[in-house]
Amino acid sequence: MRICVPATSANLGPGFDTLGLAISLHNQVSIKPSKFHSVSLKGEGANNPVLKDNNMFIAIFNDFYQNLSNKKRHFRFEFANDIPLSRGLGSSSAVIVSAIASAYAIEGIEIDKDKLLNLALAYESHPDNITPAVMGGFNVATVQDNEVKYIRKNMPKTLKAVVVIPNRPISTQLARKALPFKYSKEDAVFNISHSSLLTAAFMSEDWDTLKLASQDKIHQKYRMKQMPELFDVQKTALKCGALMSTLSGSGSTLFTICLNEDAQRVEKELKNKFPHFKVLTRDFDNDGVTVEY
Ligand SMILES: Nc1ncnc2c1ncn2[C@@H]1O[C@H](COP(=O)(O)OP(=O)(O)O)[C@@H](O)[C@H]1O
Ligand SMILES: N[C@@H](CCOP(=O)(O)O)C(=O)O
Repeated sequence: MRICVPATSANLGPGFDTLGLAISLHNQVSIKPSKFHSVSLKGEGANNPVLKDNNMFIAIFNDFYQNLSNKKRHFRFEFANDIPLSRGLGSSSAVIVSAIASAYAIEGIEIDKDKLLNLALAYESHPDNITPAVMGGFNVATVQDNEVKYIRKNMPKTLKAVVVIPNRPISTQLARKALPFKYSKEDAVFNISHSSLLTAAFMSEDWDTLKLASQDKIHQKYRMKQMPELFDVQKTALKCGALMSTLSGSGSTLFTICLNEDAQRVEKELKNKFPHFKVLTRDFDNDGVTVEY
């Protein structure tokens, strides 16, 4: 059985804890019954011993498996990870969502995606990564009475994501603590209006509005100050014709949307100017988490 889950970029500028979309960059795990518990890791995190011995995926999987099954079984877990850890591409959401989906799938119990999303919410309280990780596409999400309420839309094939991934990780938990405790009414109104306009632009495919609408006053500048080169990455991407360029989640990745015909040029320019960062161009993912038996 194989589970595949996409990376996600949350906030999209002003939509703090609300907006997010899925990118075709995936973690895969294949799980087989086995005589002993064993783990193999390829790709991102492969050199991190903590991921082998104290793996968040296995802890969540076991929580659910023990509740769902009355058998005691051991498994072999084979992870192939393309989502970098703590870079703002939703690696923790990917782990949470795929671990829950795996526990249900290995027991042959069908789980609908809305239920999966609400179970994932217990592990990550902001819904902007878990929603696109489960559903794929562009998502607007909020939480009410412990349930995620969301509206989604497929991302078109005419757009690409160009991501610039620094080699320095940023923990989401710490990056959240670094934000101001209070905001002015002006900043709050600025973000409400821009986030609303950005949502309308995605829903109506008005790509020319993305650049203006993706401005933010709530989190980006506070976080990007920790790595000031990111301002330069953002400026370069926009100057080369990107439709928008924002801090991905809590960073450190800078996420850019381009028309297909501009993506190669933007990627080349970013690679030339920031050779010490990893630059990738990807399609968007409209499937969310998938299970293959
Ligand atoms: N492939 C993985 N396997 C196990 N745990 C993971 C994996 N990817 C991420 N994690 C866990 O999630 C944490 C990173 O989450 P977070 O700081 O929210 O960053 P991100 O922006 O990537 O979601 C890691 O420190 C690790 O505990
Ligand atoms: N809204 C959250 C999003 C965190 O995304 P991640 O990919 O960095 O985990 C925040 O900005 O804290």
